[in-house]
Amino acid sequence: MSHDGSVIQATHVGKRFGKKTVLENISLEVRPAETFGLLGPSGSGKTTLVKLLTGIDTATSGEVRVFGTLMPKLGMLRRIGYMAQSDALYTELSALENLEFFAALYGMKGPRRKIRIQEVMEVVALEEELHKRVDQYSGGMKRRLSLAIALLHEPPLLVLDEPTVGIDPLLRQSIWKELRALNTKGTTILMTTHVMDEAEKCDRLGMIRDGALLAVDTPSALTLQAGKKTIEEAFIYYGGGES
Ligand SMILES: Nc1ncnc2c1ncn2[C@@H]1O[C@H](COP(=O)(O)OP(=O)(O)OP(=O)(O)O)[C@@H](O)[C@H]1O
Repeated sequence: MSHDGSVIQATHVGKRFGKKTVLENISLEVRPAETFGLLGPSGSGKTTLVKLLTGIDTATSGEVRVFGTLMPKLGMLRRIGYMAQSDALYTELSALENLEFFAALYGMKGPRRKIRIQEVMEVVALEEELHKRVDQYSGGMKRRLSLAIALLHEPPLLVLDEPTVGIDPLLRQSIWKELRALNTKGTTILMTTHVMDEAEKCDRLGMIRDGALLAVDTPSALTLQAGKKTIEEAFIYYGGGES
């Protein structure tokens, strides 16, 4: 935990690709055991920000701390479960082989490894598909397997980039239940989303537009501040769809 008790602390973070500024002067704090959502139109910089917060990429300016440690820091990956937008899976291997690969990477051994693989595959309702090759999985199944991998080593921080894209509503509901249970046990979750009912479930939301963080608050406070009735209307308002 950092000196001020935050799990993620971004201070005046900026990111440029060549001459193009993608993120500008972002300061935000993610608190212990909350679910923090990043909401913004396509291309607003959510994935880029997530990559800086997990230490996968480096900021051009400003600093990021996770659990008080200055990022990027390779060792921190053990404390972060990251689910990228494009699935990082070995498609010619089975789901089990993928899970075993990542478990080994995280130093998980013996019976715990076996039990944990079973548990995470139950969370994403893929326990019957454990031995299937990933190239025979549907897009939604691959997303679910990626989520299972992010959960595998029980990291205290989960960073999920559009975790429920391509996942049907019923399963999405049960995944949310699991994420809530993880919050209760102390896990902090940062996610990007486009799905409004999902954004509404976050404890707090950060609204991003054109690489700038426009507002951070609870979904209901953001809706109220925008003078709107729903988070969807507030999203359009903050997203610049309306002046
Ligand atoms: N490696 C890169 N080089 C150059 N430009 C990049 C690079 N990565 C991202 N960008 C640009 O940064 C901007 C933000 O992209 P980013 O993927 O972070 O947006 P996003 O909000 O996650 O979008 P989406 O919701 O569609 O995934 C885009 O204009 C994108 O083209």
